[in-house]
Amino acid sequence: MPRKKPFSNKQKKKQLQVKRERKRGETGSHPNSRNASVERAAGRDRHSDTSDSETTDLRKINQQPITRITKHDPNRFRLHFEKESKEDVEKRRKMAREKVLEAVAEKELEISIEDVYPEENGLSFPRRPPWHYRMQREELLKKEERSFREFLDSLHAKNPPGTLSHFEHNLETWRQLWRVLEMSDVVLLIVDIRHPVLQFPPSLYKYVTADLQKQMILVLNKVDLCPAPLVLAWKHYLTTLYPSLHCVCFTSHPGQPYSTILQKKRMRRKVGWNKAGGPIHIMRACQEITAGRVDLSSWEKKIQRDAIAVGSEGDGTDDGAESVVMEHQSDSALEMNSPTQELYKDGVLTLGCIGFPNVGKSSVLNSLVGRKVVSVSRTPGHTKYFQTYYLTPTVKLCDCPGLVFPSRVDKQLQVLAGIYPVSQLREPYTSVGYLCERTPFVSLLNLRHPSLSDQPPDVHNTGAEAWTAWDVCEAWAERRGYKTAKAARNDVYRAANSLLRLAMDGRVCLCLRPPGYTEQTDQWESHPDLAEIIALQGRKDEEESGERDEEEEGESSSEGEEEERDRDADDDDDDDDDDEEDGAKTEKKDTQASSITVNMFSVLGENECE
Ligand SMILES: Nc1nc2c(ncn2[C@@H]2O[C@H](COP(=O)(O)OP(=O)(O)OP(=O)(O)O)[C@@H](O)[C@H]2O)c(=O)[nH]1
Repeated sequence: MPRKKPFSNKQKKKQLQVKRERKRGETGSHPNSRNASVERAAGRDRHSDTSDSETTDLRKINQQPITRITKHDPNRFRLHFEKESKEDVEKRRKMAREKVLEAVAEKELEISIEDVYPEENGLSFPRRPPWHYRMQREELLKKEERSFREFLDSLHAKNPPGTLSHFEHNLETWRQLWRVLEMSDVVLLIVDIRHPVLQFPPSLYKYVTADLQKQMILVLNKVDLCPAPLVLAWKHYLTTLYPSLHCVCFTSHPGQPYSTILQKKRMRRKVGWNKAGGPIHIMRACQEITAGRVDLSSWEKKIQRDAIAVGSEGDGTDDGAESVVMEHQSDSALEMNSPTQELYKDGVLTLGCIGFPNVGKSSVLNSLVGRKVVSVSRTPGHTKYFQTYYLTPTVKLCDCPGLVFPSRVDKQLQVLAGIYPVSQLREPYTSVGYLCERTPFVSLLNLRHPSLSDQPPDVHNTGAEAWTAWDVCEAWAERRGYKTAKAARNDVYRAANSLLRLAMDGRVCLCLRPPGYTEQTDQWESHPDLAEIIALQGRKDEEESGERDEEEEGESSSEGEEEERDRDADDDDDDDDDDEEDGAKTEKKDTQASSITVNMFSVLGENECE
């Protein structure tokens, strides 16, 4: 077997530089552009982390733009998280090397909303302070900044250092939320079904439904990544706790099987945005909410047209696509427009898509439209400013940047949930450990313990090996041939990043459960609504999956492998994965949908290293 050629840091650096320059539309080199690892090291001395690598113009955390507001301010719309102390990072690194991983009990996968957002901790979010038209713009900005600082002070007063998870410190992004909430008639809160309570801040629900007196539709997204009984259980849990919610299930990528094997090479194929499961349910929820006050018949017809197009062509395009007009692509969160007090102004229903980074807001929007109108990326924080689109003449959609609300969830889980940009992590190993303690990782990843590295290849794990998170990364680096460029040692950092991205993409699937699920599994497995969820997930039967495998195998190219390596090397650029998917091969052995252990993806094929 030929040894994989390491992808050198120099190559990586060059590639990154080109990408960034292209993104900025600038020419000429930037003396301060550095590769990710150098950036990380330098970043230790800074006061805040940021989602992007070029940080030469980094504003300090909480230091919001005041006077120099320009469209080209590179930090204006970025995710800003509070930097962790060097000691904390070092402590975790040490733990990853030393702590032997122990499988956690199934019961520990249960998580309640109170665990994440305990009421007594005042985990709210920044609100726009009262304002009126006579105020000067500068005056308003100052007031907002003061209010934001007060919000942070009060939050920190109730939550000792180290107890809060990462949350958004960029006031600009909160301003985008305020604008979207002001202009929306109905709020679509989008969450990832694998861990919906992480992304459901009760304070937001209360604000929208009680203070703003608006309706909220909770979109349980990515249901293709979760066993159907668990989808039902989460839906039941959330609607019981929050009765005013309209709850719908959704997937932009139906037909993905639970059990897959990681494709040998990354494939490119067009995502059929008009194949999503769930637009009709969102439309019905809107019909119920508007109760005839908005004419939604054009939306209904559009959905019917899409269904016919998909049915007849398999990859149909929407005849009415040209009717979708981009109305406004704006960075004008600071506009002093009136909060839309009047619902359904001019007979138009405005739907605001909000949610945490990476939950699939842009994908939901594209799926509703039936084609790509906004770009999609697996890098959290991709959407930087809100954008509005007419779905039909009477339905307007508004896509908001992802927002991380303050919570008390484990930071490791935040990383796995895609909330923190993996490429910016200074310590990815404990997140790998968190994942491994909750998944049968050795069999799943087909790992060989590093202590066997000097043994002949036919010597296998005995099952008694003690694994640390570091060992897992080491073994994965070995398995994938990730080597450092200079010494050709196993590139453990890259392996850790690769594992975390597998988790985020749902290829190693960790689904949390609502309280009581373990005892009630039987009830959910035989629930009468199960068939509806399975239909929405669009699961293919074995025969169909097999056919698709062959097609995709045939499409593989050496470019794909290179691409996979590039993405492993760095995902901090705003890559658009709209037209890119892993051509996942279906494992023939179907699994029992409800068991957590069988929802794990077997990510390596037997022949992968051939
Ligand atoms: N399996 C699966 N993946 C999805 C689905 N929807 C979105 N994704 C993936 O999730 C990632 C994030 O999707 P986006 O639509 O960019 O998410 P977003 O919430 O707009 O992200 P931000 O721009 O960070 O706020 C992408 O890699 C998508 O391909 C889905 O229904 N199923």
